[in-house]
Amino acid sequence: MDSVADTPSGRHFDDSSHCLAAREAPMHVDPNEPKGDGADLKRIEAAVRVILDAVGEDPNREGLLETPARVARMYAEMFAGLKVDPGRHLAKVFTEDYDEIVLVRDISFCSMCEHHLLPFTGKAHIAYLPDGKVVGLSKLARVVEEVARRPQVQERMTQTVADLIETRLSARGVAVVVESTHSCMTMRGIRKPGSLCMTSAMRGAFRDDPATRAEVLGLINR
Ligand SMILES: Nc1nc2c(ncn2[C@@H]2O[C@H](COP(=O)(O)OP(=O)(O)OP(=O)(O)O)[C@@H](O)[C@H]2O)c(=O)[nH]1
Ligand SMILES: [Zn+2]
Repeated sequence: MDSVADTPSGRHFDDSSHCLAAREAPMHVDPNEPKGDGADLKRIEAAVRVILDAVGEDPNREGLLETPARVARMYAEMFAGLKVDPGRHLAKVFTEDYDEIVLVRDISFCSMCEHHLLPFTGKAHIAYLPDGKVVGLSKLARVVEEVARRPQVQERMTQTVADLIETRLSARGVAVVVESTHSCMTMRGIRKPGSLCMTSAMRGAFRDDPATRAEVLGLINR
């Protein structure tokens, strides 16, 4: 499973050798220009200009002049999760005498399919069985929000969230269910609007005990 410091995506992002735009357009460094949260905005801009040109557009026409910079900021925002450790939100746990299911349902997210760089959007449902330690409910949503902001497949996103919660909370069980619509399946290619992709990652008691698994799935589907 990916660790934050060593994701395949992270390595890809750090590798400039494949970037045509970087070779063609060496960039000046202006300390006053907005930082891209680890993304190289100027190289993205140059790449977007190349794409516009390659599809037959004129990157210098008025309406497109600011587009490369906008797109660069957009990618920096969409991929901000590459450079952070989403598990840090689970560092502040507190002791609570509660050992039943904790479920936060319907956490909306927007991620990017790594195959087409198109969004997949939907909801994540997270449940865990505490082992004496609970975490602030919003922190589960924060983890989803940050893990989502990477180029990835839905399966990996689902497992990454489950692994973080299992390890950081020492939970007796973790269930993560993700449902989403993939733009690459709705607006292009096979073009099936309304198709829904569902993935789940079950750990501990949710994987091993059918009754516990059925209970959490019942709560999620209610
Ligand atoms: N398993 C999985 N597949 C995904 C996800 N996002 C996109 N895909 C799929 O990735 C596949 C890429 O297939 P390719 O044949 O390499 O690319 P393509 O020719 O653009 O495929 P089509 O979408 O069928 O036109 C497609 O089947 C997508 O539906 C995801 O999160 N998980
Ligand atoms: Zn796709």
